[in-house]
Amino acid sequence: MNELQSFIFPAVISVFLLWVIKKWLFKPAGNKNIPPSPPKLPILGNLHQLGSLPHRNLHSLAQKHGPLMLLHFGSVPVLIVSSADAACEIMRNHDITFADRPKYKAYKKLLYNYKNVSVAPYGEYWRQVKSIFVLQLLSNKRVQSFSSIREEETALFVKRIQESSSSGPVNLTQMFSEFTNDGICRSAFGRKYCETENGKKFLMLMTEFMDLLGTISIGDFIPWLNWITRVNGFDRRVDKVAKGLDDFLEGVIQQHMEIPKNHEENFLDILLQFQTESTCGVSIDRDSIKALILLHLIKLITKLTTDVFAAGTDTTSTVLEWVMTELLRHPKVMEKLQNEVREIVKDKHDITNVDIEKMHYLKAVIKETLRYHPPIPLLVPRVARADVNIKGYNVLAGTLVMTNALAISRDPISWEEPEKFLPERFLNSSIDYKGLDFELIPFGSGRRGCPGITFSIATIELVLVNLMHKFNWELPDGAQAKDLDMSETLGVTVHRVLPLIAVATQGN
Ligand code: HEM
Repeated sequence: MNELQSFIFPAVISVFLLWVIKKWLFKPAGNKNIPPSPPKLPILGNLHQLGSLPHRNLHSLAQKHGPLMLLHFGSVPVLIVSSADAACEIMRNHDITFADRPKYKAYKKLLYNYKNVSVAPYGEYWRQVKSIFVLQLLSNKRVQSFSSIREEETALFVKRIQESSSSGPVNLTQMFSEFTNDGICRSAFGRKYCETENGKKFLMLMTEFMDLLGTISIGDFIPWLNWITRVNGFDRRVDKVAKGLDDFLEGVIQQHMEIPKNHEENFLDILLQFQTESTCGVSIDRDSIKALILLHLIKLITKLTTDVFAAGTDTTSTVLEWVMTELLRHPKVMEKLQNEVREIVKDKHDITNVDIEKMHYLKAVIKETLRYHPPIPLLVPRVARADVNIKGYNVLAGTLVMTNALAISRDPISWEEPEKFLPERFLNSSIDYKGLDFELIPFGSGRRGCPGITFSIATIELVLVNLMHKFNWELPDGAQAKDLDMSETLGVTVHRVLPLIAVATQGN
C-alpha cells in the first residue's frame, strides 16, 4: 500500500505540474493578449451571466470590462462588441474575417443544410443567394413594385382599427403583427396562406419550428453533452418539424407552379425563375428555394404568439410596437409628428412616397426608435474565419462574435443624453441606420448586413403616417406615460412583454 501511495502521489503531482506548464508556458501564440474577460464557471463558462435579458446584462458587463470582452458560452469563445469604434473594426475593417455565421446543429436540418441566406456559411453559395436578395427580391425597384400590396394592406389595417376602436381600446401589438404577417405572406406567395384550410396546421408547425430555432442546444456549446438532445427528444422533434415543413413548402411550390401567372410577381415567382433559368449566372435548387422562402414564413409566427411572444421574429411589427409605445409615452412628440403628417397630407386620400419624403420628423422618430429599441439588440452572430488582431487583442478563428447594438446606441461617448427618447437629435444630423454610421447599426453592417432595410422602412413609414393622420391616440383609462409597463421579452427579437393597448379616436 505504501509503495502504491509513494507511486501515485508523485504521479499526480507530475501530471498537475505538466498541466500547469502546458497551460501557462505553452499557450498558443494567438491566445496571448486576449480581450478582458469576466470570471467564468467550469463547464458553463459565462452562460449563467446572460440572465433573462442578455442584451441588458451584457451591456452592464461591458461597462465593467470594456467594449471588447471575451466570454465563454460553454467551451465556445464569444467576443462581445459594445462600442461604435469596436463594431467598425469588426464590420468594416475586418468585415471579411467576420463574415461567417455559427453552425448550430438544429439549423442544419431545419434550414436545409444552412441554405437560408442568413445562416449560410460565407462562400460562393452565400454570395449567390445574397445577390438574389439584394438585386432581385429586395431592391428599391422591387420594394416600389410591392407598394400596391402595402397600400391595400395598410388601408385594411386602418379599417380594422376603425372597427375595433368603436368597441373599446385597441390591441396594437396584435394588430401590427397581423398586418405585417399578411403583407409578408402576400409579397412572398401572392396570397395569405393563414386563411387557407392548411393554414392552421402550417402555423402549428411554424410555432414548433421557431421554438426549436430559439432553443439553445447545449451540445452546440458543450460538445460532450451532445447526446442530451438525442435522449430528451429534441433531435426527434427537429426531424419531425423539418419533414412537416418540407411537405408543406413542396405543396406551396407545386400549387404555385400550376396556377397561371397573371399576377404581380411575388418572391416565390422570382426564386422559381432562378431554378429554371440560371439568370445572371446564378442558379439555385429546390431546397434553396424552400430555405430562402422560410425566411418570410418565419415572420408569420407572431400571429400565434401575440399573447406569449415567446420567440416572435417579426422585426417590422416590433419596430411599430416600440414607435407607438414611445409616442404614447411622449405626447408632445406625438403631437409634433401628427402636425407634420397632417400638414403634408391634408385631406388627400392617397399618401404618396413624395409626401413621405417630406416628413423629416417622421424619419427622425423612426431613427430614434431604432436607436432606443434596436429590435435585434445583439444583431445576428458572426464567426471569425481566421485569427485576427482587433485593437491590440488577439481573436482566434472560430470565435463567435456578438455585437450589442443596444449598448452601442446607448453609449454616452456617441450620444448626448442617450437614455432619453429625443427624435430631435436626428433633425440636424446625417447619422443613418444603413450600416455606415457605427453608432446606429440596428440592421448590422458590411457584407452580412441586412438587405431588408428599404422593405421594412417603407412599411413602417406608411403605417405610421396612417396612424398619425387618421387617429388620435391615448393610453386607456386615463393612464399616464409612467404607468406604461416597459418590460422586454427574452428572444432574438425583443418585444414588449405586455401587449400595447391604446384608445384610438377619429383624428381627421
Ligand atoms: C426592422 C426590420 C429589420 C431589422 C431590424 C433587421 C435586422 C437584421 C440584422 C441585425 C441582420 C444581421 C446583420 C449583420 O450580421 O450585420 C439582418 C440580416 C438579414 N436580414 Fe434583416 N432586419 C429587418 C428586416 C428584414 C426584412 C424585412 C428582410 C427580408 C424580407 C430581412 C432579411 C435579412 C436577411 C436575408 C439577412 C441575412 C443577411 C446575411 O446574412 O447576409 N431583414 N437583419
